[in-house]
Amino acid sequence: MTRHEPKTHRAIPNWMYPFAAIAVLFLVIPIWALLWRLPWLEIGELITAPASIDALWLSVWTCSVATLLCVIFGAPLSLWCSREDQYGPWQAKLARLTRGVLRLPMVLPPVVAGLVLLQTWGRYGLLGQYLDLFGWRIAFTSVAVVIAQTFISLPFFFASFESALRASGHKYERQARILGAPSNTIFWQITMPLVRPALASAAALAFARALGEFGATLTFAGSLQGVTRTIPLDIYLLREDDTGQALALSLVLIILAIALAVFAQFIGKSAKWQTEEHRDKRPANPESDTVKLAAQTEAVRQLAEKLADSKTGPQIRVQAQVPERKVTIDTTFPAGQTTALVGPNGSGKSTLLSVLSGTLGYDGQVDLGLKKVGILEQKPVLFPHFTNQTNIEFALRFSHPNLNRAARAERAAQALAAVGTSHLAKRYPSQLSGGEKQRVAIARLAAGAPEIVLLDEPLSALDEDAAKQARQLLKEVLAALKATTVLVTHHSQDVLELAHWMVVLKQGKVYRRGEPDALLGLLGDDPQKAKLAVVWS
Ligand SMILES: Nc1ncnc2c1ncn2[C@@H]1O[C@H](COP(=O)(O)OP(=O)(O)OP(=O)(O)O)[C@@H](O)[C@H]1O
Repeated sequence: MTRHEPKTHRAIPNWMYPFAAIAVLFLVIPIWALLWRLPWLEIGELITAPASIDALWLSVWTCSVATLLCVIFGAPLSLWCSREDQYGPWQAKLARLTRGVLRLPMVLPPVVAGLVLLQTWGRYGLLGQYLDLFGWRIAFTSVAVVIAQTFISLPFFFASFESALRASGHKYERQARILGAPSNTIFWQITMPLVRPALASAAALAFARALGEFGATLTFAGSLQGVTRTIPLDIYLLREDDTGQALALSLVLIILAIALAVFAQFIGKSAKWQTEEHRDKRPANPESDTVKLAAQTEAVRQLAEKLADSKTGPQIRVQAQVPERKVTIDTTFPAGQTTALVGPNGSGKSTLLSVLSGTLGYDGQVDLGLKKVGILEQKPVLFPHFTNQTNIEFALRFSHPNLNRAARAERAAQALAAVGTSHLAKRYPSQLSGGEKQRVAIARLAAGAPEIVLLDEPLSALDEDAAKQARQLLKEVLAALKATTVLVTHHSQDVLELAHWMVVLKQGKVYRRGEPDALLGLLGDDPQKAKLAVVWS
């Protein structure tokens, strides 16, 4: 049988292959040359020579300390800079400036870096002169080696970790904040597990850079065996007198670099929730798509009984302005009812929802009291490193702090059962279909029994059948919760089935408000099929 490769394999023009091959040879041939010239028979003896052992040990411990310092100081700084879009204009500018300045040492020649450090920490340096008063001398000691390595590798750590953090965004942290998690919990249980692979590869990069550090170390710390002579300095000194030993130490450096690369790869892939293999093992799941609506409705009713603590939501009064988005809203959302918030693209619906969820700054007044808020978005934000059951238990820790671990587990299981997803409890979100994810998110919303619910086009990403089922589920859950709900939607079907009240936005202002029946009457005889746009045109 003839095999046909996917088209992407031919996406690169043929003339590019020789260039790519030259790049590979250019990098690989020198390593081959080193291996070829190595005195393999004496290698053990050369590596275990006292001077080599001293240099090796010094490099390993100084680089480890330098990497640790990069992580301890560089990680908080990277996190702070990467969240620039959450700050006000001044703090955002400062974060951008810091990012620019911190990258400078990357282009500073290492010898210049050594001189700069000498001017700072040397006996007569800016800071060194004061340390000298206490008899502390840093230059030309092992501490100087660590400082030089940290100075050189910190910008590399920062550049790698900060850009990974910016690329990954902060939607999970935002979701955790909406669920009521305190910042320490968010940091340790959401941010850290999610950024662990990026942190490991940034740390590996910092270690590798520190390991190869030469110019700054020689200028600032000198080259004293066992004190400041690291492997690169030793190789440099040996290169003419004892080429064999220099080559043997170079091999050690190469092996260490390869070990670091493998370690970073391993850490990056070791998270169970991330592995492709884990994803592929997902068994077929016909059950979830055929949940009987009647049984589901009954289950949601039973859950509603459990949610006896859910009080009727409050009336929400909004008088808010977001001048930078030209949005000025003055309206009321009736207590315990669902209000459909509709309007053309860019009319301010998401902006208003962000104001209500407390994730966007505004001028004016929005009175939510200290009510519990639940949110459901078009693409449900489930924490990828928690199983579906744990996702719900995590939310319950903050919505119901009085429940113990066992009670949380029981309630989470009930919520999953109510939406027909008990069989998905132990899976990770990455193993679910879009409709299943939305069900689990609805279960989390229901379990938290919020008094205010914000729904941002929750059914738009689902196909017709899944949307129909999820709509029915939402209807039951909202009725059980008695929450004050704001539903952003573009579909008349959602308004017809879920809403008691309707607010129409246009160009950042309230254009119309009223009973859905009255406003949807504008859509003609068959409002289900008509486009909502008629309401604001
Ligand atoms: N991150 C942002 N920064 C600056 N302006 C924004 C941002 N997001 C939206 N805007 C602007 O704010 C106004 C309201 O946008 P918003 O996203 O609230 O509208 P929307 O009604 O939710 O639109 P859609 O139906 O397309 O989601 C628009 O003029 C938009 O260009």
